[in-house]
Formats: sequence, structure tokens, C-alpha cells
Amino acid sequence: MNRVQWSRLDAGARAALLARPAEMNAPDVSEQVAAILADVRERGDRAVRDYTQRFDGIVLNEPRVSVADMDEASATLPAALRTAIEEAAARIEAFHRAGMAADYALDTAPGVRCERMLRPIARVGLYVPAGSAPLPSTALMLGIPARLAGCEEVVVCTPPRADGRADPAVLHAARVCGIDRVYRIGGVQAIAAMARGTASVPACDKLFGPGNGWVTEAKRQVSSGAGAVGIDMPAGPSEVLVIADAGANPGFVAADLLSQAEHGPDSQVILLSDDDAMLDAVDAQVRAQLAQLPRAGIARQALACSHLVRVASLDEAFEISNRYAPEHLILALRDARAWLPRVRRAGSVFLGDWAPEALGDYCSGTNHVLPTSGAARYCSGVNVSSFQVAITVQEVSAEGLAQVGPCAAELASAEGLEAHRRAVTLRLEAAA
Ligand SMILES: NC(=O)c1ccc[n+]([C@@H]2O[C@H](COP(=O)([O-])OP(=O)(O)OC[C@H]3O[C@@H](n4cnc5c(N)ncnc54)[C@H](O)[C@@H]3O)[C@@H](O)[C@H]2O)c1
Ligand SMILES: N[C@H](CO)Cc1c[nH]c[nH+]1
Ligand SMILES: [Zn+2]
Repeated sequence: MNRVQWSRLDAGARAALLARPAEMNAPDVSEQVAAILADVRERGDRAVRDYTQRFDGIVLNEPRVSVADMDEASATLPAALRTAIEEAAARIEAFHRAGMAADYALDTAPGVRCERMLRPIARVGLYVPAGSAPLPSTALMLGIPARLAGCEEVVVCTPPRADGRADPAVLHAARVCGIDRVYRIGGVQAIAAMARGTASVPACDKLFGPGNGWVTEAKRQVSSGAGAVGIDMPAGPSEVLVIADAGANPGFVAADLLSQAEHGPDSQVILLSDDDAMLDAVDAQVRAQLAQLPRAGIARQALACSHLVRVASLDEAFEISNRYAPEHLILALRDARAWLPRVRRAGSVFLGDWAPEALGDYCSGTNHVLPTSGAARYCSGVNVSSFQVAITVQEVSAEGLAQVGPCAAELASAEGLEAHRRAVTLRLEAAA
């Protein structure tokens, strides 16, 4: 990892340090993604098959996973894994249920009733990554809030394994969420199919889920222009920023950094500390622990664009973190809760030495589909509201119109919109 002292960096070097690896490759990816999206729009399932063969090395005959295959996946999954999926599902459901928004109504003036009613998005497409590792936990993180929201139709796409099948744990997790429409399609071609529809895959109203740089760019592109669909957020390559003080446990901190570095070569991990000895100790621990990881090669690539940063103070660390807006923020601090009010931008926060980010990834109950690339500045992680639309309603009596109509008429005149004004004044006259 690169070791730097923040106070010695000029503005350009600071910006470069906080840039995401994926941002640097964006121009190439964007053209390639646009070409695949256009091809799937044009040739539908045939293009999906071609790209599956090219990028996943699989000849895809029937993309949809059969009920028999789903049954078999559940039946053959090791019991301990089945139990862990179900245990995680229960906690994720409890947390998300508690945070559900409700309908509400308010009289804003006598005779003027305003309401908000929530409705599920009818058909949603969930992307469950499986390029370098299948992520059944992601199926839970998306499928559970979709079910709580009441979405009528839920479609899942996930890349096929080397044997052409979908990962059985992903299938079981989908089933736990009540989902039976799963396709063995990954990457840009999956996003294209769910956004526009093909003969096999229904077109969805909104797409959800994390993915690598190609998937994230594909979601960005299908969310604008003609025929656009909704997307949850940019949820690209994983990131973690750790703020550690002199009392932190360097072994724990190193393990947390590596846990995100092992996701992919374009993951990014950053440690900020006001203590040189802590930075030295974490650096040594990263090297030692790296050697024990099966995915050391991937983690090493991620570490090449990751940083150990000496800050002058913890205040400075929070300034940097709020500027970076990390997907995950770990506060390895004494009395971490006391520092929480300083956090203004982050996807999910982990307080103290006993809350590894991996718990949030799997089973503390919070969602792990979170904004990356600084998107935590303006959006939140997936929750039940992500799967709903809020419709407002107003009911007005003649008395209510008399109360608020003059206000509307005045504003309409100021805007020079005479038809608006008359729509109000005609009624005021009729009611008088
Ligand atoms: N932000 C979040 O909330 C969050 C959560 C979980 C995972 N993640 C991230 O999701 C990502 C998962 O990535 P992954 O690669 O393991 O799986 P993935 O499913 O996102 O991508 C695999 C697909 O990429 C496509 N692909 C591979 N090489 C390509 C190429 N050269 N051109 C075009 N398409 C290509 C293939 O079709 C393949 O099926 C990781 O970066 C991880 O950090 C993020
Ligand atoms: N850390 C990922 C979110 O960035 C989520 C995940 C799934 N499995 C393991 N981790
Ligand atoms: Zn993770």
C-alpha cells in the first residue's frame, strides 16, 4: 500500500489519492458497454448468448433456471450454509421491516387533506454478482426489501459458473426471498436484458444490485436517454475507509482492509491514522495476512491503488473521509460512538473494534448494497423505500379551496400563468 502524509500533499496529489481506480478506466469501459447494450437491444437473446459465451465461456441454451434446478440447489446445499442463509435473512428482514416508511395524511388547512401513499414498483430486476465469487448474500440484500415492499414480479440475473449452472447458494437465497425467476446471465448483457427485455427476460422498471465496473457502467447507461429505467445507485467495486487511533488493533484493521481488497482488483481500501506506529503495524499485518489468503493475487492488485495515510489529527481524518464519502467507514477509535456525529457522508458505518465490516456484508441486518465512487454524498444504501414509489394525494373541499385558493391565484399571477389562476378563481367564484 502507498504510504503518504496528508499535510505534505498538494491539492492535485490529494485529489489523485482520493480518486477511485474504476474512474481512471471509465472511458474504455463506457464505449464497450454502449456497444453491448445496443447489440442486446437489437438482437435480444441471441446477443445475450454470444456475450455469455465470450465473457463467461458458457454456451447458454436455456437462460432461465428451472424449478427442478432450484429444488436441487436447496436440497444439496450443505445444511450449515442453508442455516446461515436463513439466519442472515431473518436479521436482514427484521432491520429492514423496522425502517419501512409509512403512508401518512395531514390537513394543511381546514378542508385541505394531503396524503402520501406508498406503492411497490411492479417489476424489479436484481443483479447478483458472481464473476470472481458468487454472492448469495447479495440475493438476500436485494430480495428481502423487494419482498417487504410488495413488488409483484422480481427477476434475478446472476452469471453462470464454469459448469454453466447458477450458484446453488444464490438460488437458495433467492428462494428464501420468494423469488423463482432466476436467469444465468451476468455482466452488461444481464443489465441490458433486464432493462429492455428479450424474448426470455422481462423488461423491468428498476434495476438493483452491485457489480464490477462493466455492470456499474451498464446500469448508468440504461438509466438515461430514451427508454430509460430506474436504477438503485452506483454500487461498484467495494471500498472501505478506516480511521484508526493509537489504541486500535492493527491485526483487526489489516483484516478489514484485506476483506474489501479481496473483492476485486479495482476495490480500494484506505487507512487514516494520526499515529505512525499504527500505520507501521497495520502495514506489517497486511503483508503477513495477505500471504495466507487464497485471493492474495486479487487483493494485491487492489492494494496497489490503496493508501496508508498519516493525518495530523482525527479532525483531519474526518474531513478527508467526508470528502471521500466511502461506501464503508470503520471507526477503529476509542469511544467510537462519540465521533459518530462527525460522519456526514458514508454508506455504512462500523463502530469500534468489534464491528468488522464483514458483519454488515452478511448478517448484522443492515444492507450491503451501498453507494460507491463518492455517491454516498447524495444517495443511500438499498432499503425498502428503494423498491417503492411515493404517490401524493390531495382532497379539497369548497371550504378548503376558499382557504388556500387565493394563495395559488397570487402565485399563478406572479408566474404569468393565467390558465392556472383561472382554474382556481373559477372555482372560488362558483363556490361563493
Ligand atoms: N457496492 C456494493 O454494494 C457492492 C456489493 C457487493 C459487491 N460489490 C462489487 O461487485 C463486484 C463484483 O464483481 P465480479 O466481477 O466478481 O462479478 P460481476 O457479476 O459484477 O461481473 C461478472 C461479469 O462481468 C462480465 N465481464 C467480465 N469481463 C468482462 C469484459 N472484459 N468486458 C465486459 N464484460 C466483462 C462477465 O459477463 C461476467 O459475467 C466487485 O467489484 C465487488 O467489489 C459491490
Ligand atoms: N463488501 C461487499 C459490498 O461492498 C458486499 C459483500 C458480499 N459478500 C461479501 N461482501
Ligand atoms: Zn465484502
